[in-house]
Amino acid sequence: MRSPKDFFRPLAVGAPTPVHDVPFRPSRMIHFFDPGNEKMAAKVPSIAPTVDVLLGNLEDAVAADRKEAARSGLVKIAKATDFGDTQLWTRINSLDSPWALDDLLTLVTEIGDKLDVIMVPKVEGAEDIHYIDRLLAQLEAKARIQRPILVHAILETASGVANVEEIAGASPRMQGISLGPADLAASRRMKTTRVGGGHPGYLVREDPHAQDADAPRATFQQDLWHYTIARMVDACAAHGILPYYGPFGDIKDTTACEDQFRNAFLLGCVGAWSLHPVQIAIAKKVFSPSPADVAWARRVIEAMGDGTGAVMIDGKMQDDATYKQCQVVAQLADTLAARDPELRDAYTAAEKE
Ligand SMILES: CC(C)(COP(=O)(O)OP(=O)(O)OC[C@H]1O[C@@H](n2cnc3c(N)ncnc32)[C@H](O)[C@@H]1OP(=O)(O)O)[C@@H](O)C(=O)NCCC(=O)NCCSC(=O)C[C@](C)(O)C(=O)O
Ligand SMILES: [Mg+2]
Repeated sequence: MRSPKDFFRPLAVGAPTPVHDVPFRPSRMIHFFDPGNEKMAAKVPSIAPTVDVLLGNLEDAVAADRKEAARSGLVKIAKATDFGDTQLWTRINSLDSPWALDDLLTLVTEIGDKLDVIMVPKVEGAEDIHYIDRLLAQLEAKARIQRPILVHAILETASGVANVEEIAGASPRMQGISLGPADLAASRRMKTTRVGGGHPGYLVREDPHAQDADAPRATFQQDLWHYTIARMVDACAAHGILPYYGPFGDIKDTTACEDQFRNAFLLGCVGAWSLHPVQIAIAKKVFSPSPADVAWARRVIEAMGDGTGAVMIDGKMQDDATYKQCQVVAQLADTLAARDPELRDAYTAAEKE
């Protein structure tokens, strides 16, 4: 365990100084593409301005014989594209795979100055982050990178969930954590074969009716992911990093995708992954607070003055705690409005109503 005094020291001579605070840049959707897939890669320049984060995926969903094509494709795209304000991330292969080391060696030395975040799959505990942390410092020094590359862990093993707090706090590079519901389901031996979302068998049933024991009883589908998302959100918030819902695999079911994303948003997540272009607009809608909610939050903040005491607004009690809740919404709105002029205009119009 490093001494707290050493926590923010670079882990290699010549590596950039670690950040003290994770930059909160809009990341409502992390858009996945396969850099070795020519059709997808061709769409990158037009998709880039429409998303907050573009992620070149090298891990699962890229076939074993396409791994090198994906890696070199990402280098080519990163060098050739001006991403503007859009962040560029990558998901490397897992640390026990034959590709992870070359992924890091190639990407950091070739395009390290363009990469904001490296997503690491199947993180089991703090030791995985410590390994990446030191290696990245060595590679940053070698490539003379000026700002540290941040690290994002996927929560997709039972060990990872058991160790999520220590993962979140393992390094000042930790930017955030995403839920990986497919690998996590397999690791836990859950009996769902879906990528995220609910399951009709996971439910509660209302009690038998007093007058007619044979009458049909309503059932209510429950959220398989509630516990894990809530636990991940707490670990992230406690360590000042950002939680994300991951992928929703039923691309055609845009309604259920929106519901899953919204559950995560309401519980504290800042974004989700888009696997297909149709999911970009869903994430944008869900992870941007509504103009009505923002107008309400600003009203409460204004009425609360210095943020102490208690007042009534429209029959609802407001105090120091609701002031803080409203600040969460208003500050998120400010950050998103600075990037998204349409949203800024919608927030301004709602405040005037
Ligand atoms: C689902 C698939 C196969 C459907 O692909 P498709 O070609 O059948 O779909 P389509 O509707 O016919 O596509 C329409 C057009 O959009 C393009 N397109 C389609 N997708 C994208 C995209 N993402 N970015 C940019 N362009 C895209 C596609 O190439 C096509 O172009 P065209 O009109 O020129 O023919 C395809 O969308 C895809 O491969 N998406 C990415 C999948 C992926 O990255 N999976 C891994 C993340 S989830 C995961 O790993 C789990 C986790 C966390 O680890 C764990 O829970 O354990
Ligand atoms: Mg996975």
